[in-house]
Amino acid sequence: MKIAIAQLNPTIGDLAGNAQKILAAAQQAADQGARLLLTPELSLCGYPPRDLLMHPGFVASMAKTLEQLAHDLPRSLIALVGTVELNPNSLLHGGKPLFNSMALLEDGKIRHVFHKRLLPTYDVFDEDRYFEPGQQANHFVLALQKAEVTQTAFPPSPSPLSPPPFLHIGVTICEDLWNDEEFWGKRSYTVNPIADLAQQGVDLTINLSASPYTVGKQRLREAMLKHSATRFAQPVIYANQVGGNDDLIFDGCSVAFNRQGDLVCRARAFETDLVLLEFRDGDLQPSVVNAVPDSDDAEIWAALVLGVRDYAQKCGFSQVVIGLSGGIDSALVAAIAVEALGRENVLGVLMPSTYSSDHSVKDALALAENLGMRTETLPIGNLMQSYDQTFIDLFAGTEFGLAEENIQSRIRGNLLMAISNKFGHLLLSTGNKSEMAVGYCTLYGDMNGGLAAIADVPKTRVYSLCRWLNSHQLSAISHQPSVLKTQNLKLKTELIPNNILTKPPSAELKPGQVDQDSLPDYDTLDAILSRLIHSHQTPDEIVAGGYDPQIVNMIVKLVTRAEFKRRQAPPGLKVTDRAFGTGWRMPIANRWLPSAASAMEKE
Ligand SMILES: Nc1ncnc2c1ncn2[C@@H]1O[C@H](COP(=O)(O)OP(=O)(O)OC[C@H]2O[C@@H]([n+]3cccc(C(=O)O)c3)[C@H](O)[C@@H]2O)[C@@H](O)[C@H]1O
Ligand SMILES: Nc1ncnc2c1ncn2[C@@H]1O[C@H](COP(=O)(O)OP(=O)(O)OP(=O)(O)O)[C@@H](O)[C@H]1O
Ligand SMILES: NC(=O)CC[C@H](N)C(=O)O
Repeated sequence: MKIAIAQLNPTIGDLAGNAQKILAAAQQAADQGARLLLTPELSLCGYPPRDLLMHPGFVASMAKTLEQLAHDLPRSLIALVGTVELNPNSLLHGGKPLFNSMALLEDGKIRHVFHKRLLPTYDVFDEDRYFEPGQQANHFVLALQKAEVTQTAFPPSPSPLSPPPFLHIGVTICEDLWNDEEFWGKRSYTVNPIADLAQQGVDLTINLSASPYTVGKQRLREAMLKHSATRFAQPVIYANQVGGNDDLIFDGCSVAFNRQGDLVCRARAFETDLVLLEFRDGDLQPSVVNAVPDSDDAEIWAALVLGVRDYAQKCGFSQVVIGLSGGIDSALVAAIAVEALGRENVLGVLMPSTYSSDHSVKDALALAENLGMRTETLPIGNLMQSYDQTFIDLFAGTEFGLAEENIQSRIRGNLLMAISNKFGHLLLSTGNKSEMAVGYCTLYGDMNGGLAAIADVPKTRVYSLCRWLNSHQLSAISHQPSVLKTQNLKLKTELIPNNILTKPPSAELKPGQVDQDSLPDYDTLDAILSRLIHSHQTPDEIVAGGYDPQIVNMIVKLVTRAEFKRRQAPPGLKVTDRAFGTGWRMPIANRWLPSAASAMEKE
């Protein structure tokens, strides 16, 4: 029996468009002889739909679209579609209004609806807000020959299951597979749905998923799924969503493991895909196994390109604008944008001031030439003078300082937004995670923008991504649907000019300024930030790792104080397991400021 995984890229809320994508995949799968089609979790509305789920009209439209989809699907296959179902008990007996569900569509009808049992409510997930957990382990029975389908779904039964030609398929939705105490060494929930299904004696477990990308997550998923398949001697098919939805990027990489825990199928990374598997002789047979990006840099690059492309397209933008300073952050964002949207759709704006070094303009132009993108130059010296003149009386007798420095940044931010307004370009802001962490950025200045493309990329990673890009030349990205490749970009020895990689980072807001006047070197800063933000270490624990207590305390203070800036920042693409964004909920007016005791002793 052939089973197809439709690794789809839904747009949140585009019910008709998403149904169309499911239908197209089903048609293709049916043409190839598939009997069963798997789609991702909540494939009808896209994941995560967030508070759209609170609109009864939205839920009603979804139900209608699902019915129509069931009617339109090819009759030769059964489709499993991610959707929601009303909880009939919630009004009378309390509980959440909806179930996160999987509908089994067959012969023009919605035959059965299964409910997700484990509801992730941590980091970027908030499923407890909307959903009631499903109460039972579910499987359905499928005849191996279409003609013999007599019963496709029924509630679980402990009775001995009928032998082939019937296949007993256990159903799970994403988090349902993320609670194996043997794998994690602990339980996050009381039940383990796959263990329950094993008890029911299913032949195969399927999982509809919407699992967002973070660095290295595919290794974790595969280890976890392999463990489950082996532990329960149960083949597992995992169908993931792909594409960018706001800050989240879904990498696809749907997989299947056979009864022995061998990887028998892997769909493409960061692209939509349709893969077919065969269940024969009591197990899944080997199928297509796509490669995954071969390094963290390669992965992050592909994720960011997809994130920028989908954010722009799904919000209705075809073109973007970026302030090009000749620095490394804007260089990386420009390269990502060119790859994502095509060089003709990326405008770089150079805005030199009296403090800009000659090389900053030269480097920005060299980068733009390498990328083949358009540039405009708008010098801001006159505007700065106008501001100074306007403030001459009000600021008389005060020292030149941050206020004047930041005016440059705000002039640039203003000009970029004017271009965005005039030409309908999306402004990409260029702040990296290290800057966002410590507040080394200007509100309503360089923080202006609609999307913060590298806001979850620490500065040290910005460097390694640029080096990776240069060392792999364009062949590294040529396996992607590459704009750079197809546009016959001039092959240079370096895509990101070497000078951009080697000069000391500088905001160039005052003469001779470099970042390290205000911050420790980026290796130290990023190491401390990683311990603080990702590992939740206390200042004392960080100091015990070999860091200067004064510096640790300074950084903890900067991170705490900068919350007000992050709250006003554009959404940033998430690539790490702890990003500033929907999964980061810190108070702004906050007096809890931990510090390293060793530094206090010194003072
Ligand atoms: N808790 C709070 N809630 C709401 N607002 C709060 C606040 N605390 C301060 N503020 C406000 O925020 C203001 C300070 O923030 P802000 O105006 O952003 O300015 P500020 O953080 O003082 O300065 C920007 C810093 O970013 C650096 N930088 C680095 C790289 C690039 C760029 C660039 O611009 O290109 C800049 C620059 O050198 C400087 O150190 C205060 O004057 C106050 O109005
Ligand atoms: N002279 C400039 N022309 C155009 N945009 C600028 C200029 N100076 C700063 N910007 C904008 O402000 C952003 C913030 O500047 P910042 O100096 O932090 O970053 P960068 O120059 O890209 O990298 P680096 O920190 O390595 O110098 C830049 O990325 C760019 O978008
Ligand atoms: N949608 C989900 O249930 C996702 C949760 C899961 N732990 C993941 O990160 O992939």
